[in-house]
Amino acid sequence: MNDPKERLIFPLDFQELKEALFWVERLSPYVGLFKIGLELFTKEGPRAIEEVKKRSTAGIFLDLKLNDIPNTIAGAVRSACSLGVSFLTVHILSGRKALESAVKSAEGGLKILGVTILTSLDKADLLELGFNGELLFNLEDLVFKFALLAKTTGCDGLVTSPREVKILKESFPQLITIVPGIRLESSPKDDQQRTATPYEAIRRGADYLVVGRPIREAKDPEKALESILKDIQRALQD
Ligand SMILES: O=c1ccn([C@@H]2O[C@H](COP(=O)(O)O)[C@@H](O)[C@H]2O)c(=O)[nH]1
Repeated sequence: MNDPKERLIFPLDFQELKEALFWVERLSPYVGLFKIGLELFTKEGPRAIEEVKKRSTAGIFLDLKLNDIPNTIAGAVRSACSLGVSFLTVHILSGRKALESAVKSAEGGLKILGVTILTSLDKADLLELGFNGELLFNLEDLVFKFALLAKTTGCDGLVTSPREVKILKESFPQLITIVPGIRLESSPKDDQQRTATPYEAIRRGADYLVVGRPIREAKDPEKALESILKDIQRALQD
């Protein structure tokens, strides 16, 4: 993937399909995949995928972050297989059996990505959730443990923060790494805690970057996009 555009994923984090499709038409020349997540899918369902496909040849990443018992996860993955999407996310926290059943149920080229620790969480959040002891001295170790489970259960890739992607890519080079929490020097962090620039994330081993608000909320979204693509290009060349 030498074309920076192929590495960029734009999340369609909108409630209204009309608004999402406006952005699909606007950004199609610049991105490799569109991500449909909980906001749009909850409102519009599979119709959102069909309509995006009518307007763009970019791939579709269905980011439903499934977190349930193995039987339910298997059913959800089977349902997703017919939608013609490239990637589907499952929380690694669902556990070994759920991940195994997701992988087993994926057909027709659908790739299962394990979500490690959300980029919006920091150590204090994890402590409050009961993750304590030695692991939390280094959050990277906890993410590593999650990633190892994803690997041993046969997941195709990981969703991880730009902070931990280096160690994960070095340890599991065969796993696809999809990295949200991307921020330009000038963009606000919003609700993201573990962030890095596009340049840093690619240098650390990210295969794909998910970038939403730094583009969507920029004064000039195309200009922001071009600067992100340049950053990716520079990282690929350095
Ligand atoms: O750990 C995670 C997993 C998924 N996401 C998703 O990525 C985008 C990020 O959007 P920004 O506007 O660039 O913050 C969003 O759709 C999240 O659901 C994540 O941020 N962190």
